[in-house]
Amino acid sequence: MLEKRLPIHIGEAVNRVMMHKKSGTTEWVSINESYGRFLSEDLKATSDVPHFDRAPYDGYAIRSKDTSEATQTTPVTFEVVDHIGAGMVSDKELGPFQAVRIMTGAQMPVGADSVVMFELAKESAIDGINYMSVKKIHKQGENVSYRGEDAKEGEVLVNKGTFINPGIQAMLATFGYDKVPVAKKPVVGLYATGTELLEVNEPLVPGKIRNSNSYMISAQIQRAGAEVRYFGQLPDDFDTCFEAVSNAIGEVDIFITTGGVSVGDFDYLPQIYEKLGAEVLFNKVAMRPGSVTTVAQLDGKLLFGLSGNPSACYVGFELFARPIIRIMLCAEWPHLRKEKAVLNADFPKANPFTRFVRSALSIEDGKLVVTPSGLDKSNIIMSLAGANSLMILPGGTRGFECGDNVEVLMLEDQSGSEWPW
Ligand SMILES: Nc1nc2c(c(=O)[nH]1)N[C@H]1C(S)=C(S)[C@@H](COP(=O)(O)OP(=O)(O)OC[C@H]3O[C@@H](n4cnc5c(N)ncnc54)[C@H](O)[C@@H]3O)O[C@H]1N2
Ligand code: MOO
Ligand SMILES: [Mg+2]
Repeated sequence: MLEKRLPIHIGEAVNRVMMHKKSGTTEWVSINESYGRFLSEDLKATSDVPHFDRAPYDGYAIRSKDTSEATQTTPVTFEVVDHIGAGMVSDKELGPFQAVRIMTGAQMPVGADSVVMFELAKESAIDGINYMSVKKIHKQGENVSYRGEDAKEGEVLVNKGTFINPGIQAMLATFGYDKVPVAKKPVVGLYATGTELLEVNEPLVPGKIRNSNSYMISAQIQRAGAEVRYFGQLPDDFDTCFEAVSNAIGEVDIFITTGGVSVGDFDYLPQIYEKLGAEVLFNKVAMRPGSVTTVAQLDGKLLFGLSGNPSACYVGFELFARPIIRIMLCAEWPHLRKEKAVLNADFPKANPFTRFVRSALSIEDGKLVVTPSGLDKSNIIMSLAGANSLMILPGGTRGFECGDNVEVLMLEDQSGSEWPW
């Protein structure tokens, strides 16, 4: 007899998955490989930046008090006693009306507290001695880049769990991290199931389709920051699937299958979970697409049975698997970032289940506007290409119309959201 599945609320389903979360572990990688990874420790300033006072312009380092009488008609003249570029340090201590010719980035000489830019200095030479005169009062600290103005030693600059972007790469180098502590990528195993599946390079034949989910989920796994261990595709045969799945689970941190989770005669995942002795956390969620998403745990390891229908598979991954991956990447906010946007389409029919519509989120006149990126059915592939967000249409008795305010989940954002949404 057909088993009756009771749909549970999406928030409850996410909570049940998150009860089995595991925290991230550290691995040290070369700074050359750290871009795009996630910090597993807070990033602290190991020194002041800059760590010496320096010239921000090419010009002359002077004692500002010597310019106190300078006017347009009565310039003040300085003797140029040294000449330094970036990387050089002058051994002169400036006396009254002495200047050091200095280039951008060079350490300020002892006694100097201001820089006269070349554009404001008039140069001259008498008997082989160089002079420079200035017609404008310079204040103490004028044109000086002070020690610690960029960062102070010991400051926490970036929190653990942050995606390493090009700016963080610059910071890491500044602070001498030739090796960077990053979260070890969880290894996510993946099998596609379905007798109808062709490999990408196979020609189409009646009744069969190319396996697109494997490539889609592999990309989603990588976008989430984890490593894919792709095992291949399996026919809908219980023994073959059971053996393959039971062998694969031990090799990975998280295990995903696509297809075979519904109530069809060849949907074997439910029986596989049962024979494995896995605890099914849920097998029906009040959401569209992805209502058949099934998640089980075996000895604390999560087994995600994503739908075979491409859009359902995609959404199931983002809502349930992504936060588990992000937690293992030390994220403070592992769930997709949620924002409010103005709906740019009509959805006149109500749906008892909450819908996650694959959508394009854009900014128009300073407002977030969300538009479906294609057909809103769970078997649709093409709408996924233009989707940078999932529009949330809460389940209930009403439809939605253009101009309504709705919530959206951003798929390509790194910051995440507090939970519950
Ligand atoms: N009597 C019922 N039938 C169905 C129900 C239900 O509640 N009662 N649920 C429907 C819903 S909702 C969905 S979603 C699908 C889910 O089916 P499965 O997860 O069991 O997946 P399959 O049956 O294996 O395949 C569904 C569909 O997706 C295609 N597919 C499968 N794998 C791939 C792949 N790797 N790449 C591309 N496309 C794939 C497959 O050919 C099927 O067309 O069940 C409904 N049925
Ligand atoms: O699991 Mo289905 O995706 O609700 O169409
Ligand atoms: Mg099925």
